[in-house]
Amino acid sequence: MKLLIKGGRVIDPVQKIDQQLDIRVVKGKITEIGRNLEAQDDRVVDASGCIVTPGLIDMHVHLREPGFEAKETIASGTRAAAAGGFTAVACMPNTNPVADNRSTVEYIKIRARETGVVKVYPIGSITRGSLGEELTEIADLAEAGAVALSDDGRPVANAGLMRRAMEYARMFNLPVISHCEDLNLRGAGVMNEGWVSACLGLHGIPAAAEEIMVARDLILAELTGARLHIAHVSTAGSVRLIREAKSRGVRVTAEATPHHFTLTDEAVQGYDTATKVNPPLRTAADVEAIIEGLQDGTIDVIATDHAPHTREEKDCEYDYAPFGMVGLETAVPLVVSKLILAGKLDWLQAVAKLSSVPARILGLPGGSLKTGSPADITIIDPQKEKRVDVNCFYSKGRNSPFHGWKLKGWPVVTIVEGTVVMEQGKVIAGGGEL
Ligand SMILES: NC(=O)N[C@@H](CC(=O)O)C(=O)O
Ligand SMILES: [Zn+2]
Ligand SMILES: [Zn+2]
Repeated sequence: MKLLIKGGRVIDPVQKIDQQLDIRVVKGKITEIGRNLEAQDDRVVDASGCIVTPGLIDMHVHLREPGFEAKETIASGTRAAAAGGFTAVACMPNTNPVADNRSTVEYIKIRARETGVVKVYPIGSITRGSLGEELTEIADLAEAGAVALSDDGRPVANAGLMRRAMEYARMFNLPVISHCEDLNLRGAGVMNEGWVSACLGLHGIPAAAEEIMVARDLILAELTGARLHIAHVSTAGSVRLIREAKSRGVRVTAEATPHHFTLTDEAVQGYDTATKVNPPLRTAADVEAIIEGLQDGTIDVIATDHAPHTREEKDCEYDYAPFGMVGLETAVPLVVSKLILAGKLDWLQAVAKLSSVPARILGLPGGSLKTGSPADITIIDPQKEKRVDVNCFYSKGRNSPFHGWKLKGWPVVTIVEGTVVMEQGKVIAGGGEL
């Protein structure tokens, strides 16, 4: 299969390319990139008016398989990823069983090969069952192909254990992805603690619940020399702490989600349980600080924290709903509309945070359009305008607070190893039960 992607504006942060170029793909690899390439017997993909980027990589998703297949499966979650313009995802280990051992990690990889339409990189847990008591067999997880370690969904409350985890992770050069949350400070909280929570009569989660753990983990990263990655940064204080640690050379990277740079706690006002997420939606000042962090490089990555739940689970009082919202199918238009078209980030910055930087952090092959690299490519139409409709999602999750929003800048083609898996919003990969 040969492809010729013609006439697009090619953005490759690794090669510092931002210009109109054509890309030739042969046998799953990029073989040529240049001006006015001649079509031979290739299938021509017209990318005029569009942005052509390295295949986008989402380093924080919950695919829910094994164990929570009613929320999502590897088949449905990777179709959502393809629809959203992602060619690879790293999946969190809070499945059932938890991905805390070699066989579960291998199972996820096999299921991904059998039923997935994009690349899936499993993340192994830090502690057995993510219970925060005993370290996993980190060497075994690394050998099985885990690309990082995380107890996401829960903090590692014991600082001594987190220190040991970082020491082992360092030996295998694996990043430790930290879900920063002090559960005692969270208490019964269900949303950001502040004026809005007081008005709504809901228990609040203070910014300090996150910041205390960010500070602790930065100190432990400094102590151990391990690579630390802070998941879903939501507060101005966290951004400030990470910026300061980076300035001193601590090996830390950080991510922010589209919902945390787009929404504030005022979105909770209708008690829509789709707005219930951990960490919670914060204030306008926090949103501003997140965007500043994205601009100055304090926040390296944009990741969705795609966290699907069933309708039954979310269809209840705000207090009882599980935390989490889906994100794979709205991330690109939110980045384009809220950051790029809003003049906050340029294309090179945004694309780096969605491809080359997560690839570098996790040690993945993708993230660039260099000749010889696997042909994982995303094409985005920056002018395409569409209303978000959760009923059209490929994800089983319908828990999006963006339902009904009109957004600009949608992915129109997703290519994995030279195969077109999504075109004009339709996932066209075969096989695999949903
Ligand atoms: N983000 C969430 O609100 N929920 C995540 C867990 C997590 O990312 O901490 C989930 O697994 O549902
Ligand atoms: Zn988390
Ligand atoms: Zn998560």
